[in-house]
Amino acid sequence: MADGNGATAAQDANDDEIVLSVRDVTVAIDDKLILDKLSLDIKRGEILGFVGASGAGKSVLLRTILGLMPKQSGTIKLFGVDVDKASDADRLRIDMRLGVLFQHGALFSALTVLENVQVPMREYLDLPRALMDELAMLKIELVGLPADAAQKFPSELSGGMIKRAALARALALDPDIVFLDEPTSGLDPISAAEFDELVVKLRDTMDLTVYMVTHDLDTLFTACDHVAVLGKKRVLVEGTIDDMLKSEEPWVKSYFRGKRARQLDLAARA
Ligand SMILES: Nc1ncnc2c1ncn2[C@@H]1O[C@H](COP(=O)(O)OP(=O)(O)OP(=O)(O)O)[C@@H](O)[C@H]1O
Repeated sequence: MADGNGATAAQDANDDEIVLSVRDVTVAIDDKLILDKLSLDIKRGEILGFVGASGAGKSVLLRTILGLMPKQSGTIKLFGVDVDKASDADRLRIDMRLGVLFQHGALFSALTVLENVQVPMREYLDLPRALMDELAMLKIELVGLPADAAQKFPSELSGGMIKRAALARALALDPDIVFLDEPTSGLDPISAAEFDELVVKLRDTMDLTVYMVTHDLDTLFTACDHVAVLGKKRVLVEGTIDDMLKSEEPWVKSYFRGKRARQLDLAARA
């Protein structure tokens, strides 16, 4: 039934869907404990900013969620499916619903942008060449790259264009969730702000869920609806930016209420 805003109960239920659930996950590398019973949820349509001191374990958690690193204990569910219990067919279906932009873009230097965007299509789908070309061009356009970027190699692109091309590749299979590892690092502030705007636009138009590891305060203030802070081997604090600004936790306080953060907060509220 529709409510006063025209939303249906089914849509409301969908909005509350937990796309990713991490429960009590413990990861150790060579007997060194990196994550200790860490828990985290991300809801459909959310843009989660995941922050924490350098070396805190953000990349380790990301790699563990993606199944690229083993965990000692705990549960990871993607789209409600426990990845440890998923059949090979389920795992494949899950993998096709994930897009990943690794730190530094990580495009294949010997492939053009078009060919890079087609890598996941070749891996997971069996499509005729002409259709793949058409689909890849749509993704290239979607991320705001000019059509002639398609035939260029990564070495011929600016930093901002490389990030967009890597995002186009992450979106190649129309994923439900994208994982972005420090997507704006190395970009000038204007390119970084444009990239943040693009991520918000894609979330709004594609019903995308975004898990973003970032150190970028601008991104946290302008693009993220939810922030989780990694510290002491687990999620120390999570909530909205306003919650971060109110937190008395020392690391969170100095990060979100330092001089630069105060300037951004004032600008965001102006
Ligand atoms: N392959 C590995 N072998 C040994 N130790 C590792 C490995 N990968 C990560 N670590 C260790 O795990 C800890 C967490 O590293 P991680 O890269 O996840 O931190 P991070 O929070 O992503 O840092 P940054 O913000 O600097 O990228 C660090 O102490 C790191 O040295």
